[in-house]
Amino acid sequence: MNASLHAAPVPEPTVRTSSVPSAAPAVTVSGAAKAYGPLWALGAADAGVTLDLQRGELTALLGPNGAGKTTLIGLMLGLESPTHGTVRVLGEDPRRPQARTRLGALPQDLSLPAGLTVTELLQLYAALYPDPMTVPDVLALCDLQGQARQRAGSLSGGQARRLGFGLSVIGRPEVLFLDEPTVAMDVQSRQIFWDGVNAMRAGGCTVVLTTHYLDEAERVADRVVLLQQGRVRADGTPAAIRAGVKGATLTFLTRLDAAALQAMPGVLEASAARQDGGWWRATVRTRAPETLLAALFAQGEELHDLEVRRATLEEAFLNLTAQP
Ligand SMILES: Nc1ncnc2c1ncn2[C@@H]1O[C@H](COP(=O)(O)OP(=O)(O)OP(=O)(O)O)[C@@H](O)[C@H]1O
Repeated sequence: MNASLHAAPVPEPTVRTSSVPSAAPAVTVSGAAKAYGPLWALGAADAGVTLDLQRGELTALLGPNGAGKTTLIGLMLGLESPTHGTVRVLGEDPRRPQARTRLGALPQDLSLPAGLTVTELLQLYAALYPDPMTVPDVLALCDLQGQARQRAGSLSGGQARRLGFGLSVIGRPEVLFLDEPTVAMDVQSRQIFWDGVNAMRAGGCTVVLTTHYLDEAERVADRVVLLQQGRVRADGTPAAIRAGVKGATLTFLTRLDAAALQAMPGVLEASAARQDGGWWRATVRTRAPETLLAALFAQGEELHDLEVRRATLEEAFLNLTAQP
């Protein structure tokens, strides 16, 4: 935990899940689909989503608005029943109450009873679980010691979200679902939150995250599952998904302007800002960086300050979701 972010030094909370190490996947989704009336929120009449999530992994479920991320999390949490297919979490049907005590969830739209204090709420949630964390440990985990006696209704947006995180982990979940957890969090709250998630992971917790912050997903996820229109569009490590996008962005100093660069082989997009002495600082997106560089050198162009950057996860996401 980053102590510099805390008002006073706090003891490192002891986080451990009640998980028994096992090679079996934490979550198994087999041909699962969900329809609301005529609309397929996940999968379709003739196809469902099939997915295994391994224990201890942090999986980011990504996708445009309406892709089915929240629906899939709802199925994994047992809040919804699949229209067809099956979902098993820790080997059990998550709709069974005893399975749910092993899961934790921070929903997108968590509303807290405004009149209860932070400590009262934590005590209330702790009473729901067989082997909960202590209230001081959870307060330390989400850095809310200073707000322990404050009513939930008077917390700032970021503090309320951190309290939501504390409530989601107080039962020592073996699988933790975080639905857009860092919305409304400032930089400091986000850092405290990710320190808390890392502490849970160090204790053996499996994490499923949805987020629209792709830089965040790229930093924290072991695996990315990209959903689009209720189907799995891509599945792999962030590096593998980025590598799936052909091409790169090149920046360099050149004597060629944007129009001349645009006409070069394999160039998708070129822009150039005028510099002193007849030079241009060019940014060129190309399908084939090697071909472009070979062509530039073949016609005797002088290049300086050359940088080649492969696609970010965000660019890979845009590229994949733009394809039919
Ligand atoms: N209870 C419901 N009744 C009817 N339609 C629903 C219901 N829940 C979700 N949907 C629809 O199912 C589709 C998938 O929704 P879902 O909330 O799972 O997407 P999402 O990927 O989580 O989107 P977002 O990024 O906007 O949160 C959407 O078209 C949505 O309108």
